Amino acid sequence: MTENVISLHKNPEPPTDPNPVTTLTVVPDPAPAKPVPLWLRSGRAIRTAATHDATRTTARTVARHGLYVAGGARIVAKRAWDGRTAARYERYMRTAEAAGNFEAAAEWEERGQRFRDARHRRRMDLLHSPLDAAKGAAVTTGMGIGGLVLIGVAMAVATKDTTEVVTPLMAVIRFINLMVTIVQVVWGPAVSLAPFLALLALWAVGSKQQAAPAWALPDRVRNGEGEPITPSIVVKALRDLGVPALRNAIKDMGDAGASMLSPIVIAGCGVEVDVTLPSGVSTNEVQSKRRKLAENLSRHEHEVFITIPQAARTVRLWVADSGALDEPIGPSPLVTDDTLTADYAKGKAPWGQDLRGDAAALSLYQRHLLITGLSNQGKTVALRSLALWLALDKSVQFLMGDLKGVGDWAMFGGLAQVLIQGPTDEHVIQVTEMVEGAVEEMNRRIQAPPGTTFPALIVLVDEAQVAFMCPLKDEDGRYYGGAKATSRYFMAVRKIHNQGRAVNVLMWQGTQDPTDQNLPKLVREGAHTRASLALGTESQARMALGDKAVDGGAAPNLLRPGLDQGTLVVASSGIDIPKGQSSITVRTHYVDDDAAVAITDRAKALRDGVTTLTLIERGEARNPLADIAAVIGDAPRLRTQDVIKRLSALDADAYGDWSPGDLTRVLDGTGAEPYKSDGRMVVGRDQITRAIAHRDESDSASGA
Ligand SMILES: Nc1ncnc2c1ncn2[C@@H]1O[C@H](COP(=O)(O)OP(=O)(O)OP(=O)(O)O)[C@@H](O)[C@H]1O
Repeated sequence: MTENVISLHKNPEPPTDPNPVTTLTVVPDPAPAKPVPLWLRSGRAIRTAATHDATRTTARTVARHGLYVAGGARIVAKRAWDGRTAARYERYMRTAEAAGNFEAAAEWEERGQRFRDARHRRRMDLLHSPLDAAKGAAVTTGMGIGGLVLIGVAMAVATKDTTEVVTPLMAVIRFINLMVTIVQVVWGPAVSLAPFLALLALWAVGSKQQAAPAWALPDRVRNGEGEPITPSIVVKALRDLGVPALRNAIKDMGDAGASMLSPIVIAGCGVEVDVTLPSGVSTNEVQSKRRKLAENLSRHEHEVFITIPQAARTVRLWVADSGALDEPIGPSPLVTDDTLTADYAKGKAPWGQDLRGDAAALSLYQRHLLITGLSNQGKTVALRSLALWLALDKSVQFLMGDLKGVGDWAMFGGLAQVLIQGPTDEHVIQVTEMVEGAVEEMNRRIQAPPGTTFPALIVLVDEAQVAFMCPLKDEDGRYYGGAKATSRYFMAVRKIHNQGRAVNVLMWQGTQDPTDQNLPKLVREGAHTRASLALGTESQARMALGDKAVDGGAAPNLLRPGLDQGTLVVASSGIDIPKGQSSITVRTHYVDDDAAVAITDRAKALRDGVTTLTLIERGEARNPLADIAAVIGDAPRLRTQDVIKRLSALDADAYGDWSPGDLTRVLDGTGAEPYKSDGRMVVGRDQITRAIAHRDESDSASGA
């Protein structure tokens, strides 16, 4: 029953102790740490002192200067040996032999023989010379004394004083005496100082030649940063490349290894040198070791370019000045010269600079074009600057499809006959129809009477990979994308590649990150001018530029994504490429959006107004949610900025003046409001799809 009794009194407080007692516990001191033995402490102290940076630097400095003396002695001894023996000729002979140059080897042998003959003659002469020297000295002394006496006689006659006869002789004797006294005084200190002076001289020679082991050299020299490229550095870099045949040949050549090199010449922001490889070493053995060669030259990989010129067994090295490739090149003449016009047939588009710093200009006459690269490396800007130049030839017509659609090509509105901008399947359909239209035009031109001339018609598709990857089929079951004989975009491009050149219908494509699927082989090979920005792999480089260019040294895969934006490797007959090379590296001028607008304004001023077809009906009542869904496409989310850009490209009238505030206003309350992802405001595809579904449901509910 007790559990049913409810107490009406509050539980009394538990009795508190009136005088609480604090209990103190004795905590024993921690056991004193075991003393570290003296020898261990001293050892540690010595080790700390010995490994301290300051100690190391001092030790290195002392060792270095000592070793300079030893190195200097070695150099002086070698020079003396070279000067007195035929060793130098032997060495040159071996060098020429190792390089497979037997003609030069024979010449050095002959020179060596001549040197030995001459030396033999000198030695023979030396056997007779003491007698001749003694005779000569006696005659000279006798003549000298005779001369002095004669002067004395003349003086005696003049002064009528016979003692004057010996005056000149005595003057000479006194002078000799003075010299002897001076030598006696100086001799002692000179003998004591001579070894120091000799050491100083050896040190000077050693230090000038940095004749000490690498570990003893100062940090700056060891890292070799900014070191100018000299023949001995190039030879050393080649020797240490890890190609045994090359190393052995250079070892045999000794110092004369530099005979493999042409003169090192300044070429743009770097230097250029041809290396004739010794027999047994192939050019691609050197080419495949680019990184090691660059590091041996104290450069980054991207700062050394190895190409194969015409001469047999020769590689051409271009080595940038340290960091020079990271400097921007100047603005494009398209921007600086607002009187510039273009000539499609005879002119060349000013595109940038080659590595030697010479202007790189590309002829676009009757050449299909393909530019590839990883995303955000400057593909659109590079392709656009060619189009901007060509737009300054008012006869040239453009059909343009930008399958990214963020407004990169918007300035061609009012200049291009067709301008389609957007990333969706609907845009791919329109672009495909545009290219097929160009095929029809091409066929019309082909059937025209012979001799008819046609203006250039540039069919330009940027982000063409989107078209190749489009999964849609038309009503006849033909795919828009893909690379089959029934694939519509692919077949239209192929037709233009095959027959368009002669009638000036030219295909220009920009594509991203090529694969066999998004850039089919036949399409890549149909382009006459192929250019590539930074790419991921060598196999992609082969896709972009072809095997011949890559085998000849083209290596866009070695450009640095992000850092080499705007740098292209170009394989084309339309650009001046040094003889024997298969490609050229071009650093393109950066023409930004504002400059592009100014150039297209000039181009528009040259032409009668052109009505650009966007193939998307204007003026219709827009449906912002559907349009936002369309511009987001397959991406899981898109930055608000990009959404606005794409909307504006889709319909400039409706969305051209939209700000982020307008986007938020439209999406407010739909459940698809912009949110932050990775620090940026984005709009999510799924949220938009849900918002549309929800709106449709509520529309049908309210309709009911
Ligand atoms: N010639 C250049 N020199 C220096 N920087 C450049 C050059 N060209 C482009 N860039 C830089 O690269 C950025 C990307 O350029 P662009 O839009 O042409 O790249 P993209 O390769 O077309 O990119 P995506 O494939 O993603 O569309 C530019 O915003 C600019 O900062």
